[in-house]
Amino acid sequence: MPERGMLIVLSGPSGVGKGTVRQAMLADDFRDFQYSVSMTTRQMRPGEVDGQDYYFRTKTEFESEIANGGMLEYAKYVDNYYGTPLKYVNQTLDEGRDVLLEIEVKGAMQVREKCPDGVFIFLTPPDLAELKQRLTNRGTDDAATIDKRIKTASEEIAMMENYDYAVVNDKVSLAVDRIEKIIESEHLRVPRVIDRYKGMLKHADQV
Ligand SMILES: Nc1nc2c(ncn2[C@@H]2O[C@H](COP(=O)(O)OP(=O)(O)O)[C@@H](O)[C@H]2O)c(=O)[nH]1
Ligand SMILES: Nc1ncnc2c1ncn2[C@@H]1O[C@H](COP(=O)(O)OP(=O)(O)O)[C@@H](O)[C@H]1O
Repeated sequence: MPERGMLIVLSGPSGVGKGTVRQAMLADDFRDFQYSVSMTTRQMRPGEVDGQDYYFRTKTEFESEIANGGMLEYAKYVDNYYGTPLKYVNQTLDEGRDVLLEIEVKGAMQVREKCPDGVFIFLTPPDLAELKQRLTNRGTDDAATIDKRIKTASEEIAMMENYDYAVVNDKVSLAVDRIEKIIESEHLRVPRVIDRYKGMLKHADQV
């Protein structure tokens, strides 16, 4: 059996740059980690692809997935459901590969309960004015939605104390560096590697 992969949870307010940072990490090829595609009931944005950006589902479909125990976590965020399908995460961790979840705070707290040995990283904006600017520049939300997202952001930033690490996304390359360093160090934590060394010691007399 391979050593089980590490669950990495990246949260942070809408517009802080989670998707941008994740894509930069994937492009960086620094480790074999898999992104878990979430399920949502929100409308598809232009350019988004079902099964790649999200699994886009109706409210009824999403609720039946919840009822069938198919979600690791889920939350309502600004009038829509978002959640992590359980099966992919379990299978990939069992294969010994790291899994990255990019999810909002309420869902992250559910994961914390279920998977306490995950690594919880909160991505923060330099400040709220910059956050609003990023949401406006992105151009995917109308003014009312942006206001709701900024209001939610203040509540989310207040939840930072429940995370292991806070990473400021001032510049994408710097944020990526910081997160990669965290992941590298977390892989060296003794509880994660101890079984490998115990196995080695079992065969010590054959050296
Ligand atoms: N709990 C939970 N939140 C999610 C999931 N997928 C995405 N989110 C979060 O839902 C919020 C809204 O996502 P979205 O509408 O795509 O906006 P965007 O992240 O600003 O592009 C963001 O904070 C996402 O990180 C999920 O599977 N579970
Ligand atoms: N470090 C950064 N500096 C400036 N703009 C950024 C930075 N990171 C992301 N952005 C921009 O901010 C907007 C929101 O980023 P996005 O990755 O969609 O955020 P999230 O996934 O957290 O909602 C996008 O237009 C993106 O290009």
